[in-house]
Amino acid sequence: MGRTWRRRRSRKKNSSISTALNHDSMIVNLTRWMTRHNWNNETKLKLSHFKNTGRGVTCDRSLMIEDTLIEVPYALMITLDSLEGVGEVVVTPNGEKLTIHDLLSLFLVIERHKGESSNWKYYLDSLPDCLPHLPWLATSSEIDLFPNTLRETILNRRENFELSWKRSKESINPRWKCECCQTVGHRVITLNSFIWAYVMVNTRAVYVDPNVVRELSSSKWGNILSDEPSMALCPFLDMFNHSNNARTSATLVKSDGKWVYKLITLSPSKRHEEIFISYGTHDNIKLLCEYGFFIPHQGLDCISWTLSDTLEATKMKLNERQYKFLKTRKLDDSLYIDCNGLSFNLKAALFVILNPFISDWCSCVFGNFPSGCSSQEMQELCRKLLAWKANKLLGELQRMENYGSQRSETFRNLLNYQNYLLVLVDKMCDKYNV
Ligand SMILES: C[S@@+](CC[C@H](N)C(=O)[O-])C[C@H]1O[C@@H](n2cnc3c(N)ncnc32)[C@H](O)[C@@H]1O
Repeated sequence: MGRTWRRRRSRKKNSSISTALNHDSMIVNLTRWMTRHNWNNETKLKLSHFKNTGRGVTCDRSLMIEDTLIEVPYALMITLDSLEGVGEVVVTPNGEKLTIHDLLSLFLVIERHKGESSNWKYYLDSLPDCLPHLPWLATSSEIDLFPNTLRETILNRRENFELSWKRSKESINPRWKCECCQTVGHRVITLNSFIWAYVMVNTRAVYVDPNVVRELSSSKWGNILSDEPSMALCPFLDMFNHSNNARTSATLVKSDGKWVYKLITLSPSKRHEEIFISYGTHDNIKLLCEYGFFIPHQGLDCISWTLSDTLEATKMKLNERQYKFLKTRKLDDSLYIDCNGLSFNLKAALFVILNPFISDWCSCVFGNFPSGCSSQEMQELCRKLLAWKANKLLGELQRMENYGSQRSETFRNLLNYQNYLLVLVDKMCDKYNV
């Protein structure tokens, strides 16, 4: 498995190839419902299916900086104020409060259960049934095969979900029954329905100013809510896919006396091309763990090492004074190479490793690295670091590839990510001529 092969596998396809979804009945129903509730699609946004990114938003005209992208009436958003129905379902006898994420998830489960009789039916119908490929949704035996560096983040994410599920399950009022079908709460709010709802909130909710929400909210949630009501679901607006290059500004504002959630473009886009927003400046690990996808070569990735990796890879040793110097100045952390080159800490650590007898590392490291800091020696250590990383990634990849045929889509997505990391290390080897 050589570099050329890996490059071929990672080659980008044309992202602008799309299929319009104008006649999809679900989209037609969603936009009609929103229009009935005073949504004015002034920008004439449309949904399409894009080859690379899946369902997303486009427009028949080019958009300029400071154009309004979308304005969704507050009344169409699911905020703290919409959760009144959940109040009947939830009791917190042991005093444990719920987060806004828990409450929005419970809301989605209950409304989805109501089906045709839900006021939010057309919005719920627009949500995907299939979950994104979030690594924490993989099976335990798959997670055991994930690289150590990812596993910790993934297990942490999974634990957050499990705590949310525990809090929510324990809060279900044992006397509550669905008014349409008399099903008891524990049969409506099942683990699977909650996973779906929790993931929808996690991947689609937007930030809203909690002060405005509290001001507009007629519900009394003070005794139940454990955090700020700063998450909300926003129909249609949650159809925008992410790009790190997109710039938008989003605010809850009053327009003609009515509150709306308004998105303004700060980066232009061409007609018929997919319009992106930015979910934040996220590297691929964050995108993968929070949203279930990654974007190859977006420029925010880095290849990192711990201090003990660095010593193992370079076959170097530290004396006590070197070790203490790096530790006390926190130069043993954030050792990485990214598209801008070596991190400050990696440069400093390598310098200290290469120069055990210098009496004052401080003035070298925090001043200008002196000419005594041989770039050739540094380069040689970088070469060893990258070679060690490539080997390690390859080992992890092979371990994953040996996993049986029953691989989940999520697992396959992670395999692709691992392949991509190898391509990235190859590129860095080329860049640093190692
Ligand atoms: C807010 S939704 C965006 C709309 C979504 N594509 C849909 O069909 O409903 C976020 C989800 O869209 C997908 N997504 C967003 N940006 C993406 C991108 N640049 N590439 C691939 N998938 C993306 C991920 O599954 C993510 O969890």
